[in-house]
Amino acid sequence: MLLEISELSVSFQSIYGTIPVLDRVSLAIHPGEIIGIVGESGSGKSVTAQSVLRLLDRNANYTGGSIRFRGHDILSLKEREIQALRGKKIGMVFQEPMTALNPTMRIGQQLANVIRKHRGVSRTEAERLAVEALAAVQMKDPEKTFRQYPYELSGGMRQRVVVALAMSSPPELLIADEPTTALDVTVQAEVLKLMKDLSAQTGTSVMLITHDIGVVADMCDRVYVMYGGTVVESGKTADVLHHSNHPYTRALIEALPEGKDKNKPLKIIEGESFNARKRPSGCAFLDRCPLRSARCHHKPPFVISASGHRSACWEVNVDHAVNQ
Ligand SMILES: Nc1ncnc2c1ncn2[C@@H]1O[C@H](COP(=O)(O)OP(=O)(O)OP(=O)(O)O)[C@@H](O)[C@H]1O
Repeated sequence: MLLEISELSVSFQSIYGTIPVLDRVSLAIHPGEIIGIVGESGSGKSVTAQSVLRLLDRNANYTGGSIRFRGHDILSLKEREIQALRGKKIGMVFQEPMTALNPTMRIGQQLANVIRKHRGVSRTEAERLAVEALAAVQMKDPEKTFRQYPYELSGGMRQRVVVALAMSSPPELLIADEPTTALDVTVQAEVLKLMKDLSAQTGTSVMLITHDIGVVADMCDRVYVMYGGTVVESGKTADVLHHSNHPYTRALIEALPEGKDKNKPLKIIEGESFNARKRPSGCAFLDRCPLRSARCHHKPPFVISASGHRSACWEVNVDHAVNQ
């Protein structure tokens, strides 16, 4: 196992007191695998990803559970040790490419600096590898891009440069948090395909965070559906998308414009979006769920099928139940 998050709980200290935002999140990534984390805004996707690199704000507390990367207990590593993982073993791509780029430095120089740091090669060799990395992310004229500044590139091109930076060691795990949300649709598809191809070539695993279940269908081997700081359903992408159990997963799929049944009208998920300050004691989706019943006031256990398809809903009907 490359990454194993087990029963992770996180809360934030705020003016309203302590707000629990992750409630016993478990998730695993095997080497070479692409997993998706999908859910609407505020469901805890970014907090989960940032926890892996201990990048959460100072007002965050890890209140339970563990994160193991290649067997290392991330939550008890020293700052120096976690810094050694960041970038080199675990790369990151965020929604806004400019957060990762220095606006005043030429692209090639930024890339060469990172390559030197991670691979310990000479400056000339790093520069050669930087041009190679730009070619690998399909820059039409890698030598020209090498000499350009970030402002001279389009959003899609900048995000390709960030992918090149993140993949330069290459890392064992790439965390991509809404990497294409800021890009237009055709460019989105190109950047996602690029990440998928690079993952296949290098064996880098990918944790892809998205609110778009359509992206998951195209990209991911397995998927975790999050709602209200909990994982409500997970499994192989085909199982979760074609045989979804949890009413929230079903609602996400029905809200897709290219949903299975084109004759059905698009649905919106009714009710107010989740508010971490008013977390129900039972199922997080309780207030919005069309299937809710009295027992949903108690936290539903995970039910797990033979293929590893897990769902936390009292209403689902699979092989057997295990306690969460
Ligand atoms: N620094 C912080 N202080 C207090 N609360 C926070 C902080 N960071 C995140 N949260 C809260 O944690 C919850 C989960 O946020 P998170 O960013 O993980 O959601 P998300 O699923 O990634 O959504 P989005 O797509 O909007 O980023 C939200 O309720 C958010 O308000």
